[in-house]
Amino acid sequence: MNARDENARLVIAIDGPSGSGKSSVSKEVARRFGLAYLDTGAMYRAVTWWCLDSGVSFEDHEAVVAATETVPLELGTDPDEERILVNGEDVRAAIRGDLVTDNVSKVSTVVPAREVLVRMQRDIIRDSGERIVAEGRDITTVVAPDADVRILLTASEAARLARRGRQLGAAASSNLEAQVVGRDAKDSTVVDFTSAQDGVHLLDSSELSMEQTVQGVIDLVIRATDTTYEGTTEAPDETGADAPEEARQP
Ligand SMILES: Nc1ncnc2c1ncn2[C@@H]1O[C@H](COP(=O)(O)OP(=O)(O)O)[C@@H](O)[C@H]1O
Ligand SMILES: Nc1ccn([C@H]2C[C@H](O)[C@@H](COP(=O)(O)OP(=O)(O)O)O2)c(=O)n1
Repeated sequence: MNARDENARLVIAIDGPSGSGKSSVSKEVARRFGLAYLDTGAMYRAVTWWCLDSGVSFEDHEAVVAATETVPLELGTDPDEERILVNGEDVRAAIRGDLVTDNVSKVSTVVPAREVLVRMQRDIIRDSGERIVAEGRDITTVVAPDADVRILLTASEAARLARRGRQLGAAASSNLEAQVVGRDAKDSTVVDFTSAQDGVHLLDSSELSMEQTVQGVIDLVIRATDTTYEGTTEAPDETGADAPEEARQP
């Protein structure tokens, strides 16, 4: 994969609901273009883990905001090596566990906490030399509305539930629907990731394979910029490579 110039700015913003494929597709697109990768959902999850671990009550919004401002978070942006530490502890598995998933909307719906994370996310984009794929719920609209390419990645509810079920396998919760559909409903009260705003490309992956979806994003990038593509189209692992390892619950 080649961009027109290795140092040229290329910010790709991808939003979408839970299970639409944002993380896996964004990571693969980042690899192919040689870009950094920012998982903003991991930041909301890490703050939620930190609140649980340090006994912050989610009802106390001031305390949630203070925890967000001071969270000792180290987040990597290498698409080939996920690195998420809170207070020196590797929380990659724990932040995907049920406890965090069931509570994360209690952080993501606190608007001043969002503002803190949005500032951090903009700093990470700037520090990448503006060569990054950033994904979440408000990247196309709030965090990086000036991105070179903005995409809303969707999939039908049935497809998203089936994917999440396959991804989690035996670890899938009995309330998977609440974790996917119910969480999106809560998150939608503060950010709109269900309709594509002006200038945002809609990509529906319901009937697409992972590889076709990755290719769909690459095509949009090529069309929107003068980036060229000379890379291999190695099919990414679709067998749940992102499945969590054993987690320490906070
Ligand atoms: N187009 C697709 N077709 C089939 N499976 C997909 C597709 N996109 C993603 N997946 C799978 O669905 C699961 C959820 O994707 P993920 O990237 O975690 O979604 P999100 O980050 O939007 O919640 C993963 O196991 C991923 O491999
Ligand atoms: N930019 C973002 C990213 C995530 N969030 C919230 C919404 C989600 O419930 C949580 C976790 O996001 P994450 O992308 O990890 O969730 P899914 O993988 O889609 O299940 O964070 C947000 O409000 N804004």
